[in-house]
Amino acid sequence: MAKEPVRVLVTGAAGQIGYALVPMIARGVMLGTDQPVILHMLDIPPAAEALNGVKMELVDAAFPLLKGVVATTDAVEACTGVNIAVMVGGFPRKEGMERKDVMSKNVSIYKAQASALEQHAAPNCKVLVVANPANTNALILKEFAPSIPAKNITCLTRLDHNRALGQISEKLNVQVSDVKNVIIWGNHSSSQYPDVNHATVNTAAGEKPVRELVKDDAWLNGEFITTVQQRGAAIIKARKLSSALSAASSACDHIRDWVLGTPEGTWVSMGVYSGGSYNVPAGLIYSFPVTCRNGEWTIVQGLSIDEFSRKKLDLTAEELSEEKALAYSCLS
Ligand SMILES: NC(=O)c1ccc[n+]([C@@H]2O[C@H](COP(=O)([O-])OP(=O)(O)OC[C@H]3O[C@@H](n4cnc5c(N)ncnc54)[C@H](O)[C@@H]3O)[C@@H](O)[C@H]2O)c1
Ligand SMILES: O=C(O)C[C@H](O)C(=O)O
Repeated sequence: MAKEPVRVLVTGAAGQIGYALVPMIARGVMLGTDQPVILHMLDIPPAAEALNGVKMELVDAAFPLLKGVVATTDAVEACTGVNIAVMVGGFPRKEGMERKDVMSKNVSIYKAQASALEQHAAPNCKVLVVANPANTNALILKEFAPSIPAKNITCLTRLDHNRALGQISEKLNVQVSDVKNVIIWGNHSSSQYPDVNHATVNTAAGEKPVRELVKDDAWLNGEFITTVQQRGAAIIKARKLSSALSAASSACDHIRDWVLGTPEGTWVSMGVYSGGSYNVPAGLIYSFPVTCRNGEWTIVQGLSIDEFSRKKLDLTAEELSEEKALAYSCLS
């Protein structure tokens, strides 16, 4: 029997990530090629005509899985009945700007949209915040939508995770699909800590630790980390626009693994509500290694954290605590 359609909200759908993301969702990249979808697309009135253009293109593409399109500038209409919400709408970082610069513009948007989601989304709606500052926008959304369970509100660090996999695969000249279990800790910002201490590569001789294969701790503890941390800025410098196709693809990876599960023996990075694991302060949205089963994520526990890593986990937590305070000061 054919499955019931799932309603997927994309905010900021007339923007550049939206333009890359909605066809992926309509093709089954996010929820599977047997899962019909109804797309809900929200943008602001100045973008209404462009949003309608995206809707026209979705019709023109004749996606077999796409069972309906709602394109609107009304947050209530957009949020009504949605099962999954991908929050991309907001003001993006421009060349030379730090994420803090975009804070005040975005937290007030997330406060308002929290209420629309809380009141009108389907029960158990899963929320992924992409718009920057992603962790703090997600935290604001959580605080102002108290009836949505905290475990349903996440932010995107899968792009950073995938960037780390990509850097290791290039360094070792191996397929990216053979590299796994890197970790992004903390904030989706240049303070994040890309950690390879538990990462492995599938080789002809079995699974080998990344550190053993790379044999260059100076690179792994230096240039590798800064390259991943600064990749967003490097893309902005090259394209004069922030990353879009990789962000859209990673958003699909995030939701797919959350809903359909992570492969056995593999974890991924997700920004989730901290309950204090790894001595990360509770009450932040912080990126951890997680596995997913039955639509629920669980933080991978018990990984060893050396002194070098500990400092980096703490540094990015401090930045998130500061962002949280700044976000509240912007709202007051
Ligand atoms: N977490 C990540 O890995 C990651 C990666 C790339 C980009 N980003 C962030 O994603 C966001 C979107 O990036 P983009 O390149 O698509 O930007 P964009 O400017 O092309 O698109 C943003 C869209 O949001 C719309 N918008 C603005 N305010 C809105 C509101 N209140 N409600 C609904 N829509 C609204 C705009 O009209 C625009 O169409 C930015 O904040 C960017 O920094 C995050
Ligand atoms: O770095 C940015 O501001 C854009 C985005 O968050 C990215 O990581 O590509």
